[in-house]
Amino acid sequence: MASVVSETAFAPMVCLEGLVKTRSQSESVFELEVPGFTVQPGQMVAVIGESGCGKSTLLDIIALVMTPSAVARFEIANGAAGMVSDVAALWANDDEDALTALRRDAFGYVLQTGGLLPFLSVRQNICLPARIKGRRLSQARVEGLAKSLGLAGCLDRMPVSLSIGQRQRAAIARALAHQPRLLLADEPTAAVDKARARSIMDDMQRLAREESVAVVVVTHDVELIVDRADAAYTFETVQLSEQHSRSICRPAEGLCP
Ligand SMILES: Nc1ncnc2c1ncn2[C@@H]1O[C@H](COP(=O)(O)OP(=O)(O)OP(=O)(O)O)[C@@H](O)[C@H]1O
Repeated sequence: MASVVSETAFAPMVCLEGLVKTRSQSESVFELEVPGFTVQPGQMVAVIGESGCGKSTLLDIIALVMTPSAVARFEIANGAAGMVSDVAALWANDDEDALTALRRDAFGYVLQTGGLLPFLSVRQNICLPARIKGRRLSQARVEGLAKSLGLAGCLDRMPVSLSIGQRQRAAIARALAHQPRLLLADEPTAAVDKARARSIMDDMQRLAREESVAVVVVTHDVELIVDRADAAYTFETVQLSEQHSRSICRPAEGLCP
């Protein structure tokens, strides 16, 4: 079997080519096509589009929680600098151990609604991904992250006692705490007002830059990513029949430098 891990100088964090995902429910069929999608180290890449165009489907595939129906090339930088995993081969070989290790090590994930475990304090939530990796975070690391996300004083509270914005900030701290090189965020500011959304995005971007973490952020709010993202992708949807739609993901020209 060919090696599924290789060392490549200046490798992208994510490289996708020729991806197709078909999702069907009863009579209706949705097809996502991604001819090419690349995230370079340290870049912030926005994925924008209307509801139902396939943004979360794309993010879930990158997060290795959804299998592509077909893919010509799918590589993810796997945590160690310069090392790249051939995800297409891992899926083809059904190598669940390697996929689990990549999920644990390669990225942090922020959901629309935080997804904090309600029975753990904010501090315990932030420490969880590192614990799963068998590492202990220093208190200085946890307190530093909390401070830079405006959560000082919240660490020993339970998630239920935080505002929605504070929960999202805690989820960002949790996603970054184990020092992944890629942060995946699915509409991280969907549940807060515009001013809070901007402030959370600013803090997420600043922290990602300080920690040299690349970010893929899904949003339907173009205003939120203009002047922030280094690159953006959007979707063109074609209705092939009443029940069959195809959405093609391409670079969003003119939105980002
Ligand atoms: N479990 C499922 N089974 C079949 N089709 C699904 C399923 N979940 C979603 N879909 C379809 O896949 C398409 C893409 O959904 P997806 O959630 O990726 O869109 P989205 O752009 O993230 O939307 P939103 O902005 O509303 O979250 C939609 O047309 C949806 O109807």
